[in-house]
Parts: sequence; structure tokens; C-alpha cells
Amino acid sequence: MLAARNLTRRFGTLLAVDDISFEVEPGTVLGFLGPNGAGKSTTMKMLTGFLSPTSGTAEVFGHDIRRDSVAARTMIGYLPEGAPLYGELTVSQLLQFIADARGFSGPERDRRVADAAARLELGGVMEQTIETLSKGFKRRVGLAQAILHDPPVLILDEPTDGLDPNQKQQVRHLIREMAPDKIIVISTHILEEVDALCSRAMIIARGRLLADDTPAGLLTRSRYHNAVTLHVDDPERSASRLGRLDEAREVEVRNARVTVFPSGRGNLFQAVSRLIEAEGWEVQQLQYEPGRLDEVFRTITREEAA
Ligand SMILES: Nc1ncnc2c1ncn2[C@@H]1O[C@H](COP(=O)(O)OP(=O)(O)OP(=O)(O)O)[C@@H](O)[C@H]1O
Repeated sequence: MLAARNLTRRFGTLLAVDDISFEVEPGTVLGFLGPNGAGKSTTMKMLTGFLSPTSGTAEVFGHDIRRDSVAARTMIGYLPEGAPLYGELTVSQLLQFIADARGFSGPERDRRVADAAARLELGGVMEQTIETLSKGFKRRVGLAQAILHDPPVLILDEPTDGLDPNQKQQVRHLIREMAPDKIIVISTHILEEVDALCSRAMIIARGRLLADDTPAGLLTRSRYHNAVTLHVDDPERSASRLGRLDEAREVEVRNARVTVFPSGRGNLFQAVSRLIEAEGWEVQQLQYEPGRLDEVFRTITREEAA
């Protein structure tokens, strides 16, 4: 497994990462969420041995990243922020160089390079120098070098940053495909990505770990969790009627939409549906709300700031 043990990093007087600890098992895609400057990249750099912690450490399947660095790094594939690469090399040269550095030679080296290139669809740019590639292709070359040795742990700093919608889908598909037997840690600003990809999510702000849960668990913290939203012709009148339901705790009207919050008694969705039918309301849209991740994110990170 991958473990962070009291990871802490200072830059001068700035406490960028403040005593972060967690453990991750194979089969997990862990998403780091947080505002700009929260400490996500710094945490990832320390997990990969790229940056020394001020205190604390990380462990990869029992290998301490500080004391047993080579063994730990062998088990990690890392996509750094911005994917810094050697611009003057061609994609083929870079991947061969990485394969050499990872200890492969002969046909095995060629097979690894071909396989990583195929998985990231780099076939058309293999002989192009990296500095002439588009941002999305650079990102994909960065991903190819991270997965080339098929490591059990992947640390990917904003893996879909700069990719067009098709490429985003393709990279998410690749991550999902690799997920069952690996530990994958990604950082992202895209909340829908957490829902689509992650089995676990951590919210980090000001260097501190503020929430550690499944995406579904985070949604239960939303005030919209289990609420019902409807688009009706006369929202104010409907809202006042809906507010009298025993199943409703509170009603809110916003942008001509009525949201009814559950009291915890009975089934709110059924009660709202029955009322719509009984009253003969014209309803354009009726929606059950699992919860809103953007609201949970804002609430948790704002509470911290306050
Ligand atoms: N080498 C460095 N020297 C000084 N300060 C640094 C250094 N690296 C990072 N920081 C600071 O540490 C804090 C955390 O930065 P970090 O890059 O880890 O945030 P992040 O969560 O990855 O942000 P983003 O979402 O914008 O990528 C920021 O305030 C940043 O300016």
C-alpha cells in the first residue's frame, strides 16, 4: 500500500503541507481536490520522493521514500505538474531513454515503448520533437513515460489538464482500465472527474486534509442531498404548498425552480410526485438530488478559510 505519514513541508515561513497522513490500498483511485495553492502538488512531490519533506515520510509497499528511495521509486509512475520533458528529444527517443532508465533492454525495451505509445495513441508523433508538440500531446507523452514500467502506484498531477474533451475521455478510460490492481492518485480541479473516476476523494486546503471520503460520502454532506427540485409554472404558489408536506423541512425558490429539502420523515420524492398529481401542476422537470459536490467543496474550503 501507499502511506503518507505526517507529511509536512515548509517553504520559508509558509506551511505548504501540514501534517498529512493517510493510507491507500490497491484498487483505489484517490482524487486530491483543493483550491489553487492548497498543497496538492507539494504532497504528490513528497509521495514520489521528488521533494524532501520537512518532517514525516511516505511509504510504498513498505519501502520508505527517504531511506529506501530507489526501491520505492521503482514502484511509482509519476506525472508531474506541467509534464516537464526534454524538448529537444523526439517522443520515441524520450520513451526509449525512460525505458533504459527503468532497466529494460533489447526486445523488452522496444515492447514497453510500443505498448505505452499505443495506449496513449502517440503513433503519429513518435518522430516529432517534444518541443513542437501541442500541450495535449505533451501531457500524453508525460503519461506514457509514467506508465511505461507498469508500476503498482501511479501519481498523476492533473492528468487531464490541457486535453480536449475526446482526449480527456480517453485518459479517463485508461485510468479506469488500470485501476483494479493499482493505487492511482490524481489531482484535479474538475469536480465531475472525481465522480467519474475516483473511489475516494480528499479535500485539501491550506496544506491540511479536510475531508477523506468516497464521492458518494461527500455528497451526503451536501445540503441538497436527497432534496427534490422541480420546474413548475407558478413556483411561489407551489413552494408554499410543498412547504406544508410532512416530508419537507424547508423550501427554496431559485431561478424559477423550487427545491424541497427532506425532513427525514417518509419518502420526499414520492410525496412531491403525489402532490403534483393531486394539484394537476404543469411540471417541466422533476429531479431527485444526490447532492452537489461543488457546494460541498465550497463549504468545506470556506469553513477552513474562515
Ligand atoms: N518551491 C517552492 N518554493 C516556495 N513556495 C512554494 C514552492 N512550491 C510550492 N510553493 C507554495 O506552496 C503552496 C502549495 O503549492 P502547491 O503547488 O502544492 O499547490 P496546489 O494545491 O498543487 O495548487 P494548484 O491547484 O494551483 O496546482 C503554494 O502557496 C505555493 O506557492
